Amino acid sequence: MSALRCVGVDAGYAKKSPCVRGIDLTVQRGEIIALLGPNGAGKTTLLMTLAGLLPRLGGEVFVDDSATSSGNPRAAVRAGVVLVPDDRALFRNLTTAQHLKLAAPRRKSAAAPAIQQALGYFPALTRRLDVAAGDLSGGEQQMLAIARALLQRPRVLLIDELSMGLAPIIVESILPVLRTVAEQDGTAVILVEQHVRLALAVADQAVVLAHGEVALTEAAGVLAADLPRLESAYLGS
Ligand SMILES: Nc1ncnc2c1ncn2[C@@H]1O[C@H](COP(=O)(O)OP(=O)(O)OP(=O)(O)O)[C@@H](O)[C@H]1O
Repeated sequence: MSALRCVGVDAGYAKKSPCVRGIDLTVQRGEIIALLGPNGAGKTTLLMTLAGLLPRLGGEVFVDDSATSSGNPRAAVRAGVVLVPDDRALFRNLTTAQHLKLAAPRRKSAAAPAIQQALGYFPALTRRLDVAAGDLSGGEQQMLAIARALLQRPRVLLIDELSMGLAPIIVESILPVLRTVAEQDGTAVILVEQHVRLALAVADQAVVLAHGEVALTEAAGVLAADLPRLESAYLGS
């Protein structure tokens, strides 16, 4: 059973002219897909559509083989699809601890262990619990955004531009957490990442979008060893 399957998905901002067209994409439990492609290819649009933040303009999306509704972010979260957006969507004035508490299970007995588990992935946050999100470093903000997403126990974790504004060394420290989460919890991950080399190193598969269509689907390791092929996929050829 796949964690998430897109069949012929069209997405965009105007029904008559979808900027993302006919996307077929499958991610298995415990698998990481690097969603690559040039600026404007439609990566963010596709992730927002999968998260229900944009209405689907065509096609079907299945989570654990169940069809999902279109344009319904609450239903997407209930189905287990959780997005970490590129701006991280943190509340500047809320502390790290408050963010985690808000995302944790309501039941007190479940909340504390869940928060401890999330902090276990990002120990650096344990020293920053009382700091407002707006005062965290960029890397800490990204850790908090991912920790908050993990507290929602995603079946499918969508991460847009993980490295936005971060030094590669920080990105390299965060990416292994995704591998751990995928392996330990069976979480499926779709990762949009501009640092292609880093993305291919952590991913199982790569899907390249160009001009709103899938230009290439390939095992990440194979593509990492054949960057000219990746380049021509970026050009949509
Ligand atoms: N709110 C919007 N309204 C109309 N068109 C939009 C909107 N947001 C993005 N687009 C257009 O949709 C297309 C796909 O953009 P999208 O941001 O999904 O690409 P991307 O692959 O994520 O690019 P980047 O890597 O630059 O973030 C582009 O042509 C873009 O101009």
